[in-house]
Amino acid sequence: MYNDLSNEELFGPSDYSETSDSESNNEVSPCSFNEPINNISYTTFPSISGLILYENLLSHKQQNELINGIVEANYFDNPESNQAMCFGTLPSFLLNAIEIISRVPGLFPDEIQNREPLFDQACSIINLYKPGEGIASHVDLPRFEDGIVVISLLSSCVMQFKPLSVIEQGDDNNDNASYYNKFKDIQNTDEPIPIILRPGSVLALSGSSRYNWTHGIEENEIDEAGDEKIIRNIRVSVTLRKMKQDQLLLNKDDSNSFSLEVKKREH
Ligand SMILES: O=C(O)CCC(=O)C(=O)O
Ligand SMILES: [Fe+2]
Repeated sequence: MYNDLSNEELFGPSDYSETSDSESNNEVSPCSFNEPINNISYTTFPSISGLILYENLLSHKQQNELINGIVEANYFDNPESNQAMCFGTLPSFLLNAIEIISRVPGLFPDEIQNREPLFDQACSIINLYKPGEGIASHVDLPRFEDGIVVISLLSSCVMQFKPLSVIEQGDDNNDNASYYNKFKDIQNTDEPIPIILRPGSVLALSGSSRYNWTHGIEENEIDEAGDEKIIRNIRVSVTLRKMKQDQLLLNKDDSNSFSLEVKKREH
């Protein structure tokens, strides 16, 4: 799937320039599997409260392990499929990723950060994007708790954040299709805020960024953000979340075994 690409193309350069509309600290020190995580570089966005971008969080080795795990699991053997939802006890490459991300300090406010477990095994999603593919603007389903992360792998893209108006907020319709469809017709005159997601980065959403803003990726082969032009290549993302307790009980079957639903993204 990515044999022709160099390490730099696959995992990104080792240092990045800052984006506008953001506040960034300077220290960059990627974590490794067994070491404590120190001096992590992160960017916050003053207008989008609760959004934190950790660039370079995953080392090349960690990105490689995740990608190899995904490739070897053959989730996307069917060329029509681009979304894999994992249920039950997850494969070790995803558990490793959860373990690493869970150790990042300040990812979420304390009440989220200290919950156990931080992410459910039952609601990991792996998305595959071929060049030009995207995901419609949406707010993640209300059945998931606050505190979501998106890990980006292989290629960069721009994710657009758009604020929701008061009227659109607080709709708790839990049905998948109608929930996502309602964001399609929103006429939003506010300029979207573009955020560059590079390989190895982790985007954390909580509070307002999780509930009051939509996020989506446009169907572009080239993204432009500020002075930067990003030519999209194959991109893979891993979304980690926690299911609300009542939903977990509703969806619980009698085993902990791993199961998988692979399909074409509906939105
Ligand atoms: O692929 C991404 O970067 C975003 C995925 C996403 O928003 C989701 O799975 O809800
Ligand atoms: Fe999402």
